[in-house]
Amino acid sequence: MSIIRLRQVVKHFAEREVLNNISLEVKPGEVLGLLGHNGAGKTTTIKLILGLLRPDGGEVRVMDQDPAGRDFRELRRHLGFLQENVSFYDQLSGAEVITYLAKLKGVFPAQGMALLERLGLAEASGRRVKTYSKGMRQRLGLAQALLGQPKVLLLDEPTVGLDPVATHHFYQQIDELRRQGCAIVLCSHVLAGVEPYLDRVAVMGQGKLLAVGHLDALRAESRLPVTLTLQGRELHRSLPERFWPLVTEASEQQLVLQTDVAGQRVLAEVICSLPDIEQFQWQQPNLPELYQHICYGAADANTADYCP
Ligand SMILES: Nc1ncnc2c1ncn2[C@@H]1O[C@H](COP(=O)(O)OP(=O)(O)OP(=O)(O)O)[C@@H](O)[C@H]1O
Repeated sequence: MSIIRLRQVVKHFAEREVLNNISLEVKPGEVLGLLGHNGAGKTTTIKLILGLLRPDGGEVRVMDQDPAGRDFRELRRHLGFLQENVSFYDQLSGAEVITYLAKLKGVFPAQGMALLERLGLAEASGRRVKTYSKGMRQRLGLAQALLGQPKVLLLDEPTVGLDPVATHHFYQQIDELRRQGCAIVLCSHVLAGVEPYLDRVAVMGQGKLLAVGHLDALRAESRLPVTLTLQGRELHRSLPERFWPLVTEASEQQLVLQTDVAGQRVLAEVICSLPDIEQFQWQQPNLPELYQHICYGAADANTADYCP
């Protein structure tokens, strides 16, 4: 059963329609990557889920309730939110910040301290936040988002400015929350490396939902090329004739074949047909390529800079 449900949601700011007929669902223990260009409508969608905005049309339900309805305070105890460019009272220590925020959320301060410990901030908890690095601030931001063990976690650009190790550590935490059954919506422009942590993606463009689904399903729909690179001496000499239309490169040491995702099973047959393969590499379209394809179709790579 879905914990977040948006049905045919429409949102206007003044005369301008910024969300057009958005329908989305997220289940417990699922991470949905909400992707899209600047101004696509991701933050507006998150604000609707948080109940900070009301839809002009359609319906938003979180745990079967209206997040902007009369009982919003009770519901918000179950929501965690890490916004882009999180900022705190810089003169306070990490411990003071988390204690203050825990009290605001009606949570025992000890839970806040335990979160600082879990996120590796215990030692720095007595230091003023203004002395924290970007990564430490993000971890403090995640700690506040996790106060009260939320059932729904909304993350808006959570890894901007984090180094690769800090980003990896951050996603490990997200993985653990997913295993605990938390429903997570993650907005990010940083697509490289995020793929293993997403169960499904929703791609928005100009307020519309361009695609939603499991990555493998979106890959298959895209019909983007899959490349098989084989290494071995003179492999091309023993390649059965029926596979030759797939060959894009053949040399003494290397054979490269390409097909689309939907037809990639044939590449397994290629591997079985060749006895002397020393190494092989099977390359599927990655998330940035898939995103590019969904947003900009077959247009050339330069159009990726185009933000409607
Ligand atoms: N309070 C507001 N008043 C008027 N227009 C707004 C308001 N908030 C957002 N918008 C407009 O709504 C559209 C969607 O904005 P939103 O912040 O949801 O996009 P986004 O996908 O989160 O973008 P980004 O990746 O840049 O954060 C944009 O055109 C933005 O200018």
